[in-house]
Amino acid sequence: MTHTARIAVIGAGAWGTALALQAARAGAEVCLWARDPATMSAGRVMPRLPGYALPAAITVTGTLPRQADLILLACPAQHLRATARTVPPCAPMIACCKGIEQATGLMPLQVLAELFPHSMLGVLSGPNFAHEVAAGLPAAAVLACAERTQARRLADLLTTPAFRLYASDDPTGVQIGGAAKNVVAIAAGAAMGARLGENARAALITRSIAELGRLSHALGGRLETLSGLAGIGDLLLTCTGLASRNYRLGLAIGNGTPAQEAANALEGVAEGMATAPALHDLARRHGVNAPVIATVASLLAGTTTMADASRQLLARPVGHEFA
Ligand SMILES: NC(=O)c1ccc[n+]([C@@H]2O[C@H](COP(=O)([O-])OP(=O)(O)OC[C@H]3O[C@@H](n4cnc5c(N)ncnc54)[C@H](O)[C@@H]3O)[C@@H](O)[C@H]2O)c1
Ligand SMILES: O=P(O)(O)OC[C@H](O)CO
Repeated sequence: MTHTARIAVIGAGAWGTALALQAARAGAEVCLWARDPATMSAGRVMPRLPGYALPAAITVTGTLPRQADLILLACPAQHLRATARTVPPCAPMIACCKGIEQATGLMPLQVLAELFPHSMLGVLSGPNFAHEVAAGLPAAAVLACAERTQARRLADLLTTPAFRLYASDDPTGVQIGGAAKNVVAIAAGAAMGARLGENARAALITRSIAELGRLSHALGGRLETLSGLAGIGDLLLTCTGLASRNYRLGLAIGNGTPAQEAANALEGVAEGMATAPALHDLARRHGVNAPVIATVASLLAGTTTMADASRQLLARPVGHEFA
């Protein structure tokens, strides 16, 4: 592409703001769409990502873009449908959220495909805390489209030496990894909050990879994707990093705080809260054995206590590791 790329970012939360900064760093002209007038009038620093002044290449606006080379949808998964519905599909659309729509059990690209059956669609995911990407610290992620060449072309628009965007043609695996890591992070946090120990956390994370593999496979994704950035990469980050909201939500639940109270106390969205029941339902409908996801869904619904959850997981029969 010889002209300066125009990238529209929909959603000026922490991730949308970090992506806008990254797009500007990659040389694009950026339009950052904010839903909330208070965010728009905040000036050059977005309230959800304080400490990072926006450069001149980024325009903050409340008007949806009518022309762009790429549209990044960076709102939470539960609001993707309502938000995307208002966006003119003037360019390839990339879902940057990590979750499953609770009302339908659909992955973000399935939601977008219902709205925009003729648009080029993709998903971006990986181990990326917004504040680190905003600071320009080294990071990697994956951009997946149905066709690898399209994914590569779109990834190039956002790639810089410090932000390495790999291409993939397995959007299903990438979306399951991105959604499920939030649920596993709640489990890992809960284990640490309940003082079950670091061995327990490592076991939970590793066994959950088998679980995500089964679920992804049942939905048409590839196993190898879960050994990549959107799978193990994001599990490593989110299940161990205190910067993760999902992990902190789990910590509070493990400490005995009721789930809703813990979620209300968080700054920002913890996608695992709505995605755990959605994934649990998806696993049930596809006949996939997913005990960690089921346990987190019960903890969040308040139908099991931390002590019972731990007892039930430990009471499961021990079989072959990769059966
Ligand atoms: N923050 C991160 O480090 C990070 C990194 C990678 C991916 N993500 C993903 O990006 C997505 C957005 O997360 P975030 O951290 O930017 O959010 P955030 O917690 O910073 O802010 C919440 C966002 O939700 C929007 N919102 C609230 N109610 C809404 C509604 N009714 N309709 C539409 N939008 C509404 C707000 O405008 C705001 O943009 C999530 O799926 C998250 O998993 C976040
Ligand atoms: O704060 P969390 O738990 O939403 O995690 C943020 C990112 O998804 C990490 O990759």
